[in-house]
Amino acid sequence: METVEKIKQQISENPILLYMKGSPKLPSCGFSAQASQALMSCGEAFAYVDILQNPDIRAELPNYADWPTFPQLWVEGELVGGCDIILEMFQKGELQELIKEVAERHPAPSEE
Ligand SMILES: N[C@@H](CCC(=O)N[C@@H](CS)C(=O)NCC(=O)O)C(=O)O
Ligand code: FES
Repeated sequence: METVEKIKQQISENPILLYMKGSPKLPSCGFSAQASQALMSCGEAFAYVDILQNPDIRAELPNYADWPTFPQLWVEGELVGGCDIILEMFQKGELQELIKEVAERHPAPSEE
């Protein structure tokens, strides 16, 4: 599959998706660590893609997203932003609100 097709599929299939360096449990960069921490604190499941394991996505996503860096948080098919925006929203309580709403709209199969 073309990288851009892979990206589109990931974004459309995962209502809460974090592109990051490393994993939420073992982040490989402070920015990705802070972003995934904030997201985990919202208490809902989310998907992630480790771009260090996917160099094609690392190379292609900044063009597709028109956003140069990682992490990138995508919610319901739209780019929310990177670490700065995620932390700012978290401090205002907006991230928690958004994530809760989205999780309610997309219940996980295992919870049904
Ligand atoms: N201010 C940025 C910080 C993120 C950042 O600067 N990321 C850099 C270093 S980890 C990056 O992704 N560079 C491109 C790359 O490594 O592919 C944010 O809010 O997300
Ligand atoms: S990997 Fe060096 S700042 Fe993110």
